[in-house]
Amino acid sequence: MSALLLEARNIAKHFGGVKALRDVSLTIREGEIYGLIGPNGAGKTTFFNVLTGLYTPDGGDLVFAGQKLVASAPHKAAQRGIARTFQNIRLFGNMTAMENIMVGRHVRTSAGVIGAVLHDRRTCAEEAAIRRRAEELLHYVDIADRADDLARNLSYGDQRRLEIARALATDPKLLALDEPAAGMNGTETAELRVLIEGIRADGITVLLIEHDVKLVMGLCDRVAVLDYGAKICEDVPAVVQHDPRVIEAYLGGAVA
Ligand SMILES: Nc1ncnc2c1ncn2[C@@H]1O[C@H](COP(=O)(O)OP(=O)(O)OP(=O)(O)O)[C@@H](O)[C@H]1O
Repeated sequence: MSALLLEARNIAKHFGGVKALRDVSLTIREGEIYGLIGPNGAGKTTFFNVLTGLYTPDGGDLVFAGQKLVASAPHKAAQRGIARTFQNIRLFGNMTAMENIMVGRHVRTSAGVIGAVLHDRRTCAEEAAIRRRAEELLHYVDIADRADDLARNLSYGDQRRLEIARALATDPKLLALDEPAAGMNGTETAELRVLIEGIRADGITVLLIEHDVKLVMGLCDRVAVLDYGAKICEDVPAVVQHDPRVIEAYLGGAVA
């Protein structure tokens, strides 16, 4: 069995009286595609926000690659190797596809503001390397022909792919995708599945929040189900989709 990459222990998060996460514990192993599902408001995005340092948990610990994660430090989460996409796409609409990826890459560069202003030799070499890596990533997510187009002019599916490329530019160990198939048609979803499988094949662990249950069940090695902030089930898809608690949570049995 592969090594543990992420261990969440009793993560709690409250918003006033709303218990968005109730002592959620889960483990993700290196190389897994791990799904996080649950009805609307179950706490999935809150878990992502805690994991990526946007929210400070009210209780619990996160251990990533053997070290505790510091709460409320998004840049540190990125430096440690956690990258994410957002449910509502967050690209720089007035920047090109290429520029959006280059911005993502800067988390891994050393030349600071002074280097950028002076434009010294080291900074120029670093910029060239960033551009080359951005080109590679545009090819990787199959939107190289849109490199110079403004992000806002890309199709919805291509914007989602661009967001994934930007996240990959940070060289993550864990890629957390928040509803990547939302708004995609059947063809785009099928292509997305191939892309995610390729990302895993290249050694990156994937955590996936997704409402497209068919995609989750077909793609994920293991799935955790949240309901009202609590984890009610965690297992392989074949078991999860027949678990009575999960069917009950989704009222009507839409999971199967
Ligand atoms: N910043 C916030 N302030 C107050 N309440 C919040 C905040 N973020 C989330 N919540 C509440 O926490 C609960 C969990 O929300 P969350 O967005 O994590 O659920 P979700 O499972 O991602 O839902 P969806 O599938 O609809 O995106 C909800 O009751 C939500 O209203």
